[in-house]
Amino acid sequence: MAPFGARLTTAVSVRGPLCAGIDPHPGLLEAWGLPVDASGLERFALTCVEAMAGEIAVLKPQSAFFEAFGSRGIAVLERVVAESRDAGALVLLDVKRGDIGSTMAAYAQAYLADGSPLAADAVTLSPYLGFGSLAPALDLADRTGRGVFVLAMTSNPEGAQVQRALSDDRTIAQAMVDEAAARNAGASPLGSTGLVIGATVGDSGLDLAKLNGPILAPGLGAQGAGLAELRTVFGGALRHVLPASSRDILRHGPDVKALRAAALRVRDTLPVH
Ligand SMILES: O=c1ccn([C@@H]2O[C@H](COP(=O)(O)O)[C@@H](O)[C@H]2O)c(=O)[nH]1
Repeated sequence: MAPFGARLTTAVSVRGPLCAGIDPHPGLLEAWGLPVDASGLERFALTCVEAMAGEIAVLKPQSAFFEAFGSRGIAVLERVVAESRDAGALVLLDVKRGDIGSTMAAYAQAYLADGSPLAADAVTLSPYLGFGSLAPALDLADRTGRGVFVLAMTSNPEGAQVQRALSDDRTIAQAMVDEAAARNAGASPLGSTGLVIGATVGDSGLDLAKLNGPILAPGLGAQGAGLAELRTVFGGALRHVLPASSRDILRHGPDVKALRAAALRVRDTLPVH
């Protein structure tokens, strides 16, 4: 498989930069008239796939909402990953994993190894056991043509306590940017080590000039960010940003056409890369 950074670049050039989340909140299942159980989860998630996987560049299932239903939820997640990819979308599985290196190797096998039932195109990772602890996942992603998005400055206000703290005259978040930039150096058209920087963070103080990798920007819609916030946060780096939105799109279901139209409306307001 070609490297994730190259596959993402192509997907965005064809389908636009939107990353649409599949977050089966219990309240959304109810709003769609579905039971809050594994059968409702399955109907919800596969409706999202039917509506969006043929049009949107990146779909981001939020693993927590599937895990909440145990093994049946995980089985639904496996179908979401496989059927989204079959329909041409890239799948970014939002799992935010992070652990000591030896355990990280097992998470890497689960999400980034060829042939694993939950293998996605990319996953989110948490570096707060140290960026270096993620090496087994970053290395396996490189070997299998997959990608990672490492949390740098998250969209929730509590993140600032850790991520804006100073260490050696730079913020912890900037340290994550610099680590990712080192992994991406020399990659063309784009490296496969991405970052998560919320669209809600305001003046981040981050220097993204050398990142050469994709940026997932959650916070569009339900968390209050719009185009103006994307411009403020990312400036010249906007061309590498995947703005992400979940609830603000999903509330337009369960009608497939209405859901698709909502996703396309959001996508078509975003700056073209
Ligand atoms: O910094 C972060 C990292 C991840 N997320 C995830 O994105 C979606 C946001 O959903 P909305 O409904 O659009 O608010 C959700 O899965 C989060 O876990 C984030 O919000 N911020």
